[in-house]
Amino acid sequence: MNKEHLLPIEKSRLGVIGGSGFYSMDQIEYLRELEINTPYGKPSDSIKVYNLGNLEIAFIPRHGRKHSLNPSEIPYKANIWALRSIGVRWIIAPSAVGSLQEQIRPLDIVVPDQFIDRTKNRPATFFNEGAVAHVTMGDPFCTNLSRILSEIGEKNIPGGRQLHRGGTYLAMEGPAFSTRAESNLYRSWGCSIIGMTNHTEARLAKEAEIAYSSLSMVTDYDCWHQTHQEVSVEMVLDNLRSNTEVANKIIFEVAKLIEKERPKSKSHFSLKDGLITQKENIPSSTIEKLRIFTDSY
Ligand SMILES: CSC[C@H]1O[C@H](OP(=O)(O)O)[C@H](O)[C@@H]1O
Ligand SMILES: Nc1ncnc2[nH]cnc12
Repeated sequence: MNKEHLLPIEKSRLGVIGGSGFYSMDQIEYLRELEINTPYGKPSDSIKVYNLGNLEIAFIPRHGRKHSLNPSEIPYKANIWALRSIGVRWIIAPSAVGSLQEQIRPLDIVVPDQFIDRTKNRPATFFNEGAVAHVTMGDPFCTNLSRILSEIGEKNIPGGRQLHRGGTYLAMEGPAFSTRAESNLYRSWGCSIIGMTNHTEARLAKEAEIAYSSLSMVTDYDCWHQTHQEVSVEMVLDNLRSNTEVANKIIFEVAKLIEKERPKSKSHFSLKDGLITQKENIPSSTIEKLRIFTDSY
């Protein structure tokens, strides 16, 4: 096995997991494409590696490049494992979301700081089969990376649109959108936005010691709003099209800052206090799968 997972932060890569409407990053210098097999099967697609100064960016479209995987079918564990295996220690996840609050308008951007999980059919953890870990989830997103994303986002968002720092992302299973009763329930819980993918990624990224943050692009008011049309795929894609350029610009600017500052965060050490099973008690077949996360302990 190559040792890229052991690269120090100073040499690590930035990962981008592209969501709906975000299938490549071909505006920057393309280097190569990697087909990675993982202990959890094949990732959603090959990983494209791009170059930006002294930082490599590893991009994967979570639904596949032809958007053929629904949110429940995405191989989340394979995607996170594959990124970590090539030395990714930060992930930015541009994602489409519906708004659950009047003041969060379509075309706004949210950098959420919390989740409520209503998914039903998702991989919960890498840590089973004889290896137990409990990582902290009080701050499910990386606070450091999210701050950088917010600061740069605020400078780059076009006039008339707003970037919201913080907010609770309601993670639903899908693929059908919510009923009106569900949408109103989530509003009564104080949730800010709704989507189908980020929570599963954030939880696994924490276990993989990757700093994960979401660039949530608001595309609709879901179905609760009295005067706005109910969400539809067409509405989501139309609004995303007019926002992809902004998302790209923000990601490039953040990447330039990561290249310079290589920000470290708590997420990079989440297993230090989380791993409970002693290494000598973990079956060797499990050790093999988890070695890219646990080698440094
Ligand atoms: C195309 S509408 C529903 C779809 O959009 C969001 O995708 P992603 O999070 O990958 O940007 C949402 O989570 C659903 O998967
Ligand atoms: N209203 C909504 N519900 C769930 N996921 C979404 N993605 C974009 N809009 C959404």
